[in-house]
Amino acid sequence: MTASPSPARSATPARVVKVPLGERSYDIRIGRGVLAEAGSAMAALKPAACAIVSDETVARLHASALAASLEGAGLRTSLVTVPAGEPSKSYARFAEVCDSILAARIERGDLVVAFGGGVVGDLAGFAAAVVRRGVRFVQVPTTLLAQVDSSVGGKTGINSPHGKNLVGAFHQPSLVLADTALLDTLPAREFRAGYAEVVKYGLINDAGFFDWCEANGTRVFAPGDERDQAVAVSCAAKAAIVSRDERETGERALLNLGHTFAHALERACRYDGSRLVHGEAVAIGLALAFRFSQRLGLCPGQDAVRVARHLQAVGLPSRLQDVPGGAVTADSLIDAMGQDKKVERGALTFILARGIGKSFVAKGIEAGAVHDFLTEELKPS
Ligand SMILES: O=C(O)C(=O)C[C@@H](O)[C@H](O)[C@H](O)COP(=O)(O)O
Repeated sequence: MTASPSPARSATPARVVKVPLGERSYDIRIGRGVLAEAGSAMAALKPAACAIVSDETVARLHASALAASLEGAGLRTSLVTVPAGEPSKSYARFAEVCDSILAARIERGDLVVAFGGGVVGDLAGFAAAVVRRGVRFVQVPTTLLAQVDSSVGGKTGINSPHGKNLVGAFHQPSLVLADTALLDTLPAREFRAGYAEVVKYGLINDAGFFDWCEANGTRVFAPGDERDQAVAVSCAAKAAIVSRDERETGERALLNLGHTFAHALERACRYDGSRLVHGEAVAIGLALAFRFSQRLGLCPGQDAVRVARHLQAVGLPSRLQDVPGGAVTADSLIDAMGQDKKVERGALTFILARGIGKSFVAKGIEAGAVHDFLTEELKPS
């Protein structure tokens, strides 16, 4: 990440996506320069103080701008940072963050501000969910992945040696501020990884949006209206599903398309971001979900090919062989899938597809069928 341009120089009016959840409803404000609104937007929530939780990279580049905005609005601020990367979603970092929030005397009426990517959002959100049995929090996502997915919907948590996101809580933010100017300085690999989650929304239930991604995908990679539109459409798609099924008793599981494979891959890679970051694992998971659906006779082969082709076109991985460093085996993936949160009475649940935009929740999938599929996929091509 390099030093950021001044978001205010090219500020655009914010697009606002609402997440209607009764008394837990909130707005997602999306646009270039919305970080400058942080002070007034958070002051409107009437806290006295804000505990900013960030990672070392984001804090170095942007924490002073955020703190200045908050302090300019009369809010007391404190800052705790964790190392960038998935290993920070650990019990040890979680304890450190909770204690820093307490040391800053953050009260229930105050705010925890998650300022970073998905790791920071999940970690800070979980700390906010449990410190003093629940403090309000605001998401200020700084990566594409966090802006289109993890900052919205209230899933918070950390990883366990048993698997990804296995310890956590549902805790909705009170506000999401997605400043798309912050994406200008995101490393290309991180941006690409987040794009997998954008594509996911088209694949779940919006074939027209997948067509749009095929036509405009490369433009999303540069600052401009297509990028902001992609963030807004993604947030609206997620908000619609979350508002109908906040706690994933049914339809929300669709948002997990590709994730049973992805989480197993991340565990097999020991959360080593030099090999695989979450969005890359999701890209492989999306392609696998479509090829597995094809194998089961559910999905036309040309749709599975289209999915993989679009992911490859933007430089994302789409096959198990794309994971560097080897050591991924069908056995290790099946073992990890046994801890998936969608498992019911020991049986696997997958999100499968009858075609692009036609995903559905499939329960009771035989582990043997998945093992055979993975073994086939792992054969050198
Ligand atoms: O918000 C959801 O629901 C999702 O499943 C979105 C996922 O993209 C996201 O990665 C989520 O954190 C995964 O949730 P998990 O329950 O599988 O840990």
